Amino acid sequence: MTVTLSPTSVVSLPDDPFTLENISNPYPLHEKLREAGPVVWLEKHGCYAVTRYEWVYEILTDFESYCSSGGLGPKDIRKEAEWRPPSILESDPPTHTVMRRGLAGVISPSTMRRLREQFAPFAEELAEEVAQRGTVDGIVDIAERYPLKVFPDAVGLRPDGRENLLPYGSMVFNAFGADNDIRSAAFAEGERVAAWVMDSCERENLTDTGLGADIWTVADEGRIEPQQATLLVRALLSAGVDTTIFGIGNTLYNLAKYPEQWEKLKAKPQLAKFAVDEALRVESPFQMFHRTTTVDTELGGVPIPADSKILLFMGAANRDPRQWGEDADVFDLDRNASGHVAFGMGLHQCVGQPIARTEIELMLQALAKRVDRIELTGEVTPWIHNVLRGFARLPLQLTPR
Ligand SMILES: C=Cc1ccc(C(=O)O)cc1
Repeated sequence: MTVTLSPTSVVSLPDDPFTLENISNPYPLHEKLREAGPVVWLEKHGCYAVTRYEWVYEILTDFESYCSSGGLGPKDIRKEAEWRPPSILESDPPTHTVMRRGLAGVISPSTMRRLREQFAPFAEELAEEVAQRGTVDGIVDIAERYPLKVFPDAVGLRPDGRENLLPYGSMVFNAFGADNDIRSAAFAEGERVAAWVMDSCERENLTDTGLGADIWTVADEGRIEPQQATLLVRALLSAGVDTTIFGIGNTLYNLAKYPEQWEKLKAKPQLAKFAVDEALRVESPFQMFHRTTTVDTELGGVPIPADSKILLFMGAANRDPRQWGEDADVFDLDRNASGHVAFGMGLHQCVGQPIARTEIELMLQALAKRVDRIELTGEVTPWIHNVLRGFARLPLQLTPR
């Protein structure tokens, strides 16, 4: 095993963000890393860690000094190939610009008006069902069921095999963390379904009215290459399921944990859009990924050499008291959570966020109309994942209005 000597002029810590303990409850380590300095050297992983809002924001918005083409995982994929061909996520301008314009053009305001109408009926139907049932698991019965139904429909996926999207997405995101047992287990599951996912992205396997077809139309018009169209459909399927499941689950968890906030949402369902931002700020589904420095740089006075891997902690930045105040850990619908980095920031800010926001808002509004109280009825079980924060079990009691 190669020992990476820690640089001399930075605080060096032995902590491992990817242990079961730190994954199950990441916030004590976040506090330790934020207080240790603007940048910290993680001895165990041979990379830098950035946790304060100011510097996470700086890195996310400076794509030239902190590039994506080195990959979001611990390996520099400019030097050693990653497990899959690089996509929009692992690209920098000008390649990124072409793909981003193509995808952003598809996820347009008119598309979002159509999708909102398409997504609403199942939100109402599911909310009615769980409100009457009362004793539910917020993940299995709500957070998983809703996106797994509406999103593949929106993309235009064939009806069979959609459950494959879960292990595939879990594999993709786990690769952004450490090369550890959690990643290996996710790959053992995900590789079984990778062929099905890639095959599902081919034009002939997509309906001719979904987002997938719209992406292929962009290729027909010569604005992106055909192989980029396949990768963009794959991006939607990789990014758009697990994250939204955790988004809904994390929002339900906080609304149950803070009953006074649920009362506010019941009284004013239009607060749903603020509940989404505040929930994703305080419990960010996408907690961490890497960037790679392209030049010798410095952050907060700490020098960082070129070709260094930096582990960005968006979840920690979203709870930084320097940005959000001393009650940063508290879920409060009256807080202005704009500027949070749960969807990233800058060039790579999540292009699918209008879709994710719409799914979560519709689910919340449908529940707020039908549920008087939402209560945790037992221990929540954290989902063990290298970079995604969410729950495997969320035992809830819903009291109908
Ligand atoms: C935001 C996550 C994300 C994950 C995977 C891909 C992809 O596979 O291209 C894109 C975005």
